[in-house]
Amino acid sequence: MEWKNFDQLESLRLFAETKPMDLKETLDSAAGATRVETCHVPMAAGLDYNYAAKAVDQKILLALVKLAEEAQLADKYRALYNGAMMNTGEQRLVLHQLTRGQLGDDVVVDGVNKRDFYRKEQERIADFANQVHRGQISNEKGEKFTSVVQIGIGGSDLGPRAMYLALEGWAKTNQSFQMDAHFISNVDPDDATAVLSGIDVAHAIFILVSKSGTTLETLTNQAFVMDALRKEGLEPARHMIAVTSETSPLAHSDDFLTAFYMDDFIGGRYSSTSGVGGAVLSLAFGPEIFDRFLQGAHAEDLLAKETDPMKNPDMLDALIGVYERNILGYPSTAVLPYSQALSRFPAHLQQLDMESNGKSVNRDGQPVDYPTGPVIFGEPGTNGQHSFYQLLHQGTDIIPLQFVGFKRSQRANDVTIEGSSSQQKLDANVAAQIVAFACGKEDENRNKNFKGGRPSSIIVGEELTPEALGALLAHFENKIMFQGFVWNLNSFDQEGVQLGKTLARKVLSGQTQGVLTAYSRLLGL
Ligand SMILES: O=P(O)(O)OC[C@H]1O[C@](O)(CO)[C@@H](O)[C@@H]1O
Repeated sequence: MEWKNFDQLESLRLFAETKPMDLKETLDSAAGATRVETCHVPMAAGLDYNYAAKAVDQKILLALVKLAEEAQLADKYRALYNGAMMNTGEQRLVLHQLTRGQLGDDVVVDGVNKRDFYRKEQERIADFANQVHRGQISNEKGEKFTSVVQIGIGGSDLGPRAMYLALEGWAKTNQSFQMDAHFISNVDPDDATAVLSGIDVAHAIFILVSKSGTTLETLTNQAFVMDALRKEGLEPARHMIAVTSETSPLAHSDDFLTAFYMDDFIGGRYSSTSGVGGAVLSLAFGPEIFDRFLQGAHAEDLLAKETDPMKNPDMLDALIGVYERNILGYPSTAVLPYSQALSRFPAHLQQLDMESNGKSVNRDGQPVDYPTGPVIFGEPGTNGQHSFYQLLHQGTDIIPLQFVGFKRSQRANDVTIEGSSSQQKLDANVAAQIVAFACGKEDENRNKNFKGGRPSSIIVGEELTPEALGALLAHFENKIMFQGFVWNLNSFDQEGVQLGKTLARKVLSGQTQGVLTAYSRLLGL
């Protein structure tokens, strides 16, 4: 396998020979409707990736296929899931796909079959969750736990929180809901206070989630919660479990009722399908629902093995993103789910993408001289339409858009007003926005003129089920991985978060000087 920097790829010259596609002209023509019917690739769990409104024609797609071949994307994915050392910065394997299924060879580390290890932890979590639901594991008074609170930050919060919110409505409608989940992440004392004051602490079970077991915010919030439990006359160890790595300081501690394990081969932002997401989702919805979520993710991972990018939705999405970032020079991407259940999905993708590919050195630590990961932001539609879409439609930057939409709502409750249901109004807005962005509208009044030519793709599904959510999550994880391969990055470390942490520790221990002292004073420290 060859690891070349992006700017060394010979197939890049193909783009110099192609002229950009005129998106507005193409979609406005008779070919527009045909593109919507033909420019799509099936994903897992009934989802479909449609790229009709992307500015890519046959010539550009052909060049992207050549780029994928030269960058050996399929080979690199195969190497990753077969246990190659892909996290070069930290010298670690990258095995999050193994938490949801076997994709290739057995991966054995220090005599441990990793797939067996992840599955065993999932079974332990399932067993624990079932005992909690049956009241066999209870509070000091023998009463059932009625809510679960996850304490964690970054990947130990964003993914699990986004997944919980994504399935809460579905579970309530489908008689799968077991207990409310809440999340404490920020070290701001107002976060923990607000959550604790909104729950019945005596009937709450807390999950402390930290892979490293050293994260300042999480350990502070653990102490905050333990203090609150003691003040209620409750024994913290009867109310708290941990999800951590076996080597962390939290492992094998008496502070917890029990602990579930992951390992260093699961990156925090890739950990939703490990115990990090598994404990809270199994407690909230039951282990069977978590298992269905894993099945959806695994099915998408299998699709990502396809070597032809035109049949591989994750790879194709990645390649079109690279084209927009590096050839067309677009600096950011908006993620726009038309689904209230996906309200925190853009926040999760922000970490997933920006912590993975926000790098300016390659996988060998050498500086790179080309743009890498874009800025990611987003909000659910239609709320975003009444917020930042003005800039998306008429601003000076072109920002590629990633829509997600479903034909059916989750909660089976809707009302028809003026001839259409709310779900129909929601979906009408997605269709309208895609066309408005791509085709625009001419107006003599320049203030009302829409240039169009603003590209988007859409992932469409019937309904946001556990399987569809798993497939959606895995799609983006795989897309980001493929982009990292094209840019020759290590997408699995995050050294960029360390400096701020070190300086904050200095401030707290009074070891500041110069401008750091000045800013500390400014904040009343
Ligand atoms: O699970 P941990 O070890 O507490 O880490 C939490 C988060 O902190 C980070 O390391 C960044 O600060 C993330 O990558 C990670 O998801």
